[in-house]
Amino acid sequence: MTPGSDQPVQSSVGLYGRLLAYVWPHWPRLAVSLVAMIVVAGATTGVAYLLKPVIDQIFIEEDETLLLLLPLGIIGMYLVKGVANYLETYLLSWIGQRAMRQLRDDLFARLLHMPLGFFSEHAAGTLISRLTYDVDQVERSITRGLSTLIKDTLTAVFLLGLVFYHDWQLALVSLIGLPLVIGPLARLTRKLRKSSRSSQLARASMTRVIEEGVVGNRVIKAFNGEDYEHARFHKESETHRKQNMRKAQATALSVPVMEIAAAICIALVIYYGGYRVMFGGDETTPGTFFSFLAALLMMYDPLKRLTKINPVIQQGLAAGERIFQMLDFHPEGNEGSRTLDRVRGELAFEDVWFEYEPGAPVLQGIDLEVPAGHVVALVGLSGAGKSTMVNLVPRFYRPDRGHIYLDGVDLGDLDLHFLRDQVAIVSQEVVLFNDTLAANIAYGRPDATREEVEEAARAAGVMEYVDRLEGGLDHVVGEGGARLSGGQRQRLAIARALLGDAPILILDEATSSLDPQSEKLVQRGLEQLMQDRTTLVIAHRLATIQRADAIAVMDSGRVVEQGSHAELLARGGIYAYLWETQFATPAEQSAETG
Ligand SMILES: Nc1ncnc2c1ncn2[C@@H]1O[C@H](COP(=O)(O)OP(=O)(O)OP(=O)(O)O)[C@@H](O)[C@H]1O
Repeated sequence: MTPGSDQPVQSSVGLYGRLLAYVWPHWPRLAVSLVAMIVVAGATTGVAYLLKPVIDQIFIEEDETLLLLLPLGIIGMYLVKGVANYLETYLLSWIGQRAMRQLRDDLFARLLHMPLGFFSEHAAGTLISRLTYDVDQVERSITRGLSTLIKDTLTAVFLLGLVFYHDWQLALVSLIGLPLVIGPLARLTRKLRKSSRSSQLARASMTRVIEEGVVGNRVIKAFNGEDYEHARFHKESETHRKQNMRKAQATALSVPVMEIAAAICIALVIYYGGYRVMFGGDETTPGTFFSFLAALLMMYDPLKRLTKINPVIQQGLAAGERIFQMLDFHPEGNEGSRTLDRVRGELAFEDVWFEYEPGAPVLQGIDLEVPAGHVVALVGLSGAGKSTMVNLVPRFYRPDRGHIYLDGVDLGDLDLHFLRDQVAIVSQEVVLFNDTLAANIAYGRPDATREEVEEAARAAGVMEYVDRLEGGLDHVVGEGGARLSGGQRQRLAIARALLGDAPILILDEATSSLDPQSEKLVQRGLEQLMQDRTTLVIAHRLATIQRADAIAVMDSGRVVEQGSHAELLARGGIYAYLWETQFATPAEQSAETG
C-alpha cells in the first residue's frame, strides 16, 4: 500500500551528492564566495602579521614613514576583509535560500501528488515539519556549515602558518598547551549536547500536556480532571526546569573553563617567548613575539566555531535524509490516458477486491451496477467498507483485483485528471480553505464567473445565510471554515459540487445531527445536487434512502443485499435490522409495519 516506504536509508555520500545537486546550479556564486573566504582568511592573518612592524619599526625603531603607512595598511586590510566577508555571507545565503526554495517546491509538489494512503500513514504535523523545520535545518547547515568549515579552517591554517613562520620552536611549545584547551572543551561540548537533547525532550513532553489541556479541555472538565492534569503538568514542567538548569550549568562553565585553559597556554607562551626575546639573540624580536601572540589569540574564535559546527551539519544531514526519504516516495501513478467525449455516468463494479494491509481484504468481490443518473444508497454497519468502495471511484486507491467501469471503460485506462473532473465528492468533513466563500465555491473551477458562483450558491442554500455575513460571498470563512456552522459548511460544499457539475456524485452524508431547520436546507441542496447525476451515497438519513433508486447493503466488504426499500424490508435481512436499529424513528417503523 505504501510504495516507496521500503526505500533503503541512503548513504552519506549519496546524501551529500543530492544536497549538492541543489547547490551546484549556483556554482559561479559559490566560486566567488570561496575566493572571498580565502581573502578573509588572508586579511585576518595579514592584520596579525602587521603587528610585527608596528612594534619593531614604530615603537622600537621610531620609523616615521611607517607611522603613517601602517595605520593606513591596517584600515585597508580591514576594508578588504569587510568587503570579502560581506560578499561571502551574502552569496552563501543567496545560494542557501535559492536551494531551499527549490527543495521546498519539489517537496510540496511531491506532497500534492502522494497517494491517499500516504496521508493516512503520516501525521500532518510530521509532513509540515519536513517542509518547514527540516528545510531550515538543511539551509543552516549549508550556509553556516560551509562558511565555518571553509573560512574558519582557512583562517586557522593561515594563522598557524604565520605562527610557525615567526618562530617554529615557540609554536611547538604553544601547541603543547593545545590539549589543555581542547580536552575540557570537548567534554563540555558533549555534556552540553546531551543536556540540550534532554531539555528538548522535556519541552516536548510539557508541550504535549499543554496541548491536551487545551484540546481536551471539554473532557477534562466533564471528568473533573483539572487537578490530575495540573499535577501531570507540574511534573513535566519540573523535569523541564531541571534539564534546563543542567544545560545552563554546562553553558556557564564553558567560558571560564576555556578561558583558564587559554590563560595557561598564553602564560606558557609569554614565559618561553619572553625568555627567547631576552636571551635568544636577534631572531625573536618583540615585534615577532607580539605578532605571534596575536595570531595565536586570533585562532581561538575560528577554532571555537569549528568545534561547534559539527552538530549543525549533523542536524542538517539528518533533516536532509528525512526530506529525501519523502521525495523518494512514489507519487500517484497516472497510467491511463483515455478521455471520453461525453460521459453518461454509468458505473459498474465487477468482482472488486481491495486491501489496505496485506492479507486483510476490506472489499471482497464487490459487484454493483449503477445506471446513469441513478441514485444508489450504500448502507451497512460501520467498517463494512462503504467509504473504501467509494474511494475507488476517483481512483484514490486502485482495486487489487476486479474492475470498475465508467460507461464501459475501465477506470484504470482513464486519464486521472479527466476521471477526477467527472467526479464530485461531498463528504462528511467539509474541507474549506481560508479564503472567501466565493473562492471556496469556485475551488476546482477557477474560470467560473461570478454569476455561476452565485447561481450555485443560491441552489445550495448558501445565499440564505450569506447576507448575514460581512462582505456576503466575499466574506473570508476563517481557517478551516471555523466561522461557519456545520450546516452552513455543508451547503457550501454542495454549492462547490454543483458548480463543478460532474456527472458522478459521491456523497458521504454527515452523521452528526443538524437542527431540523438546517437539516431541511441541506437536504434541499442535496436534492438539487443529485438531480440528473449518477450518485453513490453513503446514507445515514432516512430521506436519502427513501429517495434512492436502489439500496445496496454492505457487510464485511461485500454487497449482500440489493433492492428497493420495500423489497429489502420484506426480506427481513441485514437491511431490515439496520432499519429497525438505526434509521427509522419509532413512528416511521410503526407506520411501515402497520
Ligand atoms: N487507510 C486505512 N488503512 C487501513 N485500514 C483502513 C483504512 N481505512 C479504512 N480501513 C479499514 O477498512 C475497513 C473498512 O473501512 P471503511 O471506512 O471503508 O468502512 P465504512 O463502511 O465506510 O465505515 P463507516 O461507516 O464507519 O465509515 C475498516 O475495518 C477500517 O478499519
